[in-house]
Amino acid sequence: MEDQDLPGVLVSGFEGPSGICKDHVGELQKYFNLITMQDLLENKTQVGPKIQAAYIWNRKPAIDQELLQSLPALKIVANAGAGLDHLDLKLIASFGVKVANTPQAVSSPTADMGMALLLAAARRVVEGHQLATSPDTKSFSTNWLGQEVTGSTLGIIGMGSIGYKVAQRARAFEMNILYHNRKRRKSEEEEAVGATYCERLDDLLQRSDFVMLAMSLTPQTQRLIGRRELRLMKPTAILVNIGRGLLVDQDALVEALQTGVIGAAALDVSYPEPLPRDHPLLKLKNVTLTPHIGSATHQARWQMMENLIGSILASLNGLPIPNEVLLK
Ligand SMILES: O=C(O)[C@H](O)CO
Repeated sequence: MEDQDLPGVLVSGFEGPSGICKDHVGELQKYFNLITMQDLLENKTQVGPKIQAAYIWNRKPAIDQELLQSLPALKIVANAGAGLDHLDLKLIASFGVKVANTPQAVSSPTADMGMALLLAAARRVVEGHQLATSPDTKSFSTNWLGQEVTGSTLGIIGMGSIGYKVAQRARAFEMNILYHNRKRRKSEEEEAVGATYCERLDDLLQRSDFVMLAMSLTPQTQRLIGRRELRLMKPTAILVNIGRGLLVDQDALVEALQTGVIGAAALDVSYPEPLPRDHPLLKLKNVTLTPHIGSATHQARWQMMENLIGSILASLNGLPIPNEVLLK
């Protein structure tokens, strides 16, 4: 088939931070005629009607009313990742367009990242690296201490597939596991990872040595962890966020870290991303920051692409769509 005969799929672009994964372009072009936002902007009337799917990578392109109006043949928005907070699901549905995402591909690598951050913050790995590589060997010391992970208590907020995978990993570290979730898990699932349900978030916060945020961002969870919640945590507690920056009131977090209300934070997410270079979080020794890389493994990213191809092809062929997101 000629490229032009393949279904048109909108992508943000091929280059730069908002482009799709470069290594994936060849594979995607086996199935689709990839049309970039630039192509669309330059030739809306000709190109718009050819686009049958939008391929959302790194939350781009943004799907708004104007874009939806310019894509009369659009059938599906296929989103890489699990989080959907950047998509207006109601608006998209109002155009008769379906949505799919890739939750399975991201849950293990994101849980791995949660444990990596937890361990790094507990054992001060980043500071340790700086000490060990410093030209000044006088500062090389074994005299500074971290927190023991084994036997400590981990409170997981959000026990979806990522939270549950964190619990599976934490069990191998002999941690006591508490969790808080909208819905309690089945007792056999709790038993399999040794997790105890905390109906009250406050209980979990008061009892945990580590608090891991693994829930999605919704109007209900926005700034769930604020000044009050931070004050309930132990002064030695470490907050790990692998969900979304906006789950936490960031100003309150800075204050809590500066004044010893909590011990440390390890964050894969923030708002905005990236943080301005003069942001106070960047200056704190008790903060470990990574640039939203929960799903950034070769394997996960490739699986995300394959899943998206599968969902787009199913939708274009009128078949049940794998990982379709249904409006609640
Ligand atoms: O939503 C997710 O799964 C991640 O943040 C994107 O990789």
